[in-house]
Amino acid sequence: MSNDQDSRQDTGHAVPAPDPSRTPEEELAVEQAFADKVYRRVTVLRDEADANRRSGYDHKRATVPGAQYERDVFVYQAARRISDLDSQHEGLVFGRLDFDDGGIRHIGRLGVRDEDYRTLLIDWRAPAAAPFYQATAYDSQGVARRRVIRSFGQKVEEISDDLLNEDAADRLPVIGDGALLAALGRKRTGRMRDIVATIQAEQDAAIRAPGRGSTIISGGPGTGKTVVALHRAAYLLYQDRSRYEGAGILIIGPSDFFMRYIGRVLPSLGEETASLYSLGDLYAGVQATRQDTPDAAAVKGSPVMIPVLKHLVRQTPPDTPDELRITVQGDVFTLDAPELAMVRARVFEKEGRPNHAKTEAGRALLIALWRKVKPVHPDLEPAKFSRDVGSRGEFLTFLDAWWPRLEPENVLRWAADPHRLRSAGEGRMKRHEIETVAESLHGDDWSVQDVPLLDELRHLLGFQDRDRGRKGRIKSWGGIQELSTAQDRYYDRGERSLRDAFYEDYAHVIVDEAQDLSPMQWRMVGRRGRSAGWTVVGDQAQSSWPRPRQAEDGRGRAMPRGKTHRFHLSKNYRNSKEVFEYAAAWAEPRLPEADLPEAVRETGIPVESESTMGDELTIHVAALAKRLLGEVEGTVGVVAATDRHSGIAETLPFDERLNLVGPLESKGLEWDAVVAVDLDGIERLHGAGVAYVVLTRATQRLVRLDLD
Ligand SMILES: Nc1ncnc2c1ncn2[C@@H]1O[C@H](COP(=O)(O)OP(=O)(O)OP(=O)(O)O)[C@@H](O)[C@H]1O
Repeated sequence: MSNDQDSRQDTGHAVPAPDPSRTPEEELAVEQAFADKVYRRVTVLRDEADANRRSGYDHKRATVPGAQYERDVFVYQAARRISDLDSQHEGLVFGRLDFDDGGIRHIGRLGVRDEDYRTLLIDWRAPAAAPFYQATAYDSQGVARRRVIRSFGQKVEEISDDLLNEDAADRLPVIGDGALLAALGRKRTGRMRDIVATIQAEQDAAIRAPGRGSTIISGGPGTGKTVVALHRAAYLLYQDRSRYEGAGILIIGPSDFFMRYIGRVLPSLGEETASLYSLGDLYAGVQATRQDTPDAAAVKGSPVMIPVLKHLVRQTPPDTPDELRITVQGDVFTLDAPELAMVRARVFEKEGRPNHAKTEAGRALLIALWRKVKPVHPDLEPAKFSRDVGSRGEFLTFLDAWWPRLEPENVLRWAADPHRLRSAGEGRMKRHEIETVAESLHGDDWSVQDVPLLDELRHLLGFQDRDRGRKGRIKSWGGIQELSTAQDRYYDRGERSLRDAFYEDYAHVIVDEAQDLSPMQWRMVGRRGRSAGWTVVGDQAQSSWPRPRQAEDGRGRAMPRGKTHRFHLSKNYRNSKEVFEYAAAWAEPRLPEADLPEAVRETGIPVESESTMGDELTIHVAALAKRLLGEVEGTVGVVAATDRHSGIAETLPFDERLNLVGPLESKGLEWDAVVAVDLDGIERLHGAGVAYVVLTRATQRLVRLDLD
């Protein structure tokens, strides 16, 4: 038996022995017959799971103690099975390994056994499937031939073989060519696809890294960092389901647009339970998509905001009463504004979080009053005074108004007032920074950069445990934290994320486009994974954050200490060689430390460069977009600074394949053809890193449109 080959994993019993005299059509028929067998078996399993689920529901009516728990476990297992089988229907069987010793393994999107409990299909994440991704001609791991099987629905359409042991050539026919290049050349649809059938060895190593500790995956544009991170989530869920499904996996990406783009990958791998959030969504109740100006973003993301916010929460809330008047035995006693300010400061010496300090505030007011009352009424008992005054309606009404419950949203809006912000930022922020930040907080929506500030304020203000994002929805049973019941989870999939944005006990946190997180964003993300394992993927050269060292420090503080595993991806699978060589030549003088991968695919189509007068820009963009829609089968992206969008949008043709996006929004995305509008302007506004992102989004055609 070759290396870890294990007869229980062999699928040779379900296919005829290899025969070198078979034609390619006959080979296709062999794989089709095998796939049909797997689908038939899946149908039987599905019916069984369905019957189990129904009997599980009947069980619900039982009133025996413990029946509810049993029912849930039962329904949960049956529902999971159905869910897996439904989602895996497309191209269920995608790989086959023929070993030197004659063993055969079929690899698929999930594991399936036949009625005699013999293996029919091995889950791609199982150790037995690893050689499918890791074996090479130099280190064949006992594999003689690797076969990638491409299907459309249940129909096997194409086979692509790779002979790893030349000596097996007379035994094993080799047909088709390059599954990887075929996959890369396919049109883009606006939704990222999974790559289970063509994961490359260096990617596979990162996917299968241990879940605990930190995994850092670096690599230049298009090297598969995002897609690898998503497959890693699926791998972790498979490998330790109770841990990762129980406490959850959080996946963070830069924008809502991006989250929608990657949103189908995990479901297509049969995994629905990871929580996907964009950076603008991590504060429950706010869905920010607007980006601040680079100047405002740089201040709001910097750690200087921590002391500023701490100061802000201690300020006197606006519209609070500035005098307390109380009558005691016919005499009127008052606390005026400066005295009230002193009382407020004293309260904060005892309890820093205002929303936890109301009782303390009441006590401090009574003490301050008592100091005035005592000399006038020396016979009055302090306890009687406190009881009497402290229970009066007028006192309690004052306390409610003077020490209101504060919401992060209200406190952050205070900072729109430059006087308040100046007092909080004194000695920490420069004058122009105060003005820029105050100005950015006018308006009635929130920016992506406001979200970590709201999250920080939530912690500084203090919140009740019941607000901690659980809302009583997640409870624990059988060592697994679950949504209220299994069927809620599998049959009511209306929710986009399974866990509330405030949930903080994730077992694993995956951060994509990590080079862009500001220190304040790292704090927000860090709170959600204090004892989690982490996977961080990014490319420093593509960063839009101006102070990389500060961000690195923020990242170091966010992630718990522990073992770090590092992986580097070296091949660009997105851009054609022509597009990437152009982008790399542009980047080299501007971003000398850029990590430049090797693009694996040539198209023969050079990058085009055109120029236009300012007043003809929109017409020119529209004409280019129209032309490119005719030239590529898939998607076209127009990337332009957002202040040009309204003009451009008016003249662009309407087509579902066409997107108009800002440079920051384009992060992580790709189109078959891209028009980069006024690249120099993008570089001036956002920096070279973002302009480099724009140049590396096209899979086939890139047109630069500059201003004369
Ligand atoms: N092994 C593979 N097989 C097929 N396609 C792949 C493979 N690896 C990557 N790709 C494809 O290459 C493209 C780029 O991948 P991805 O977006 O994950 O790269 P990235 O490193 O995150 O890029 P960037 O940093 O530029 O945003 C995607 O279309 C992805 O599906």
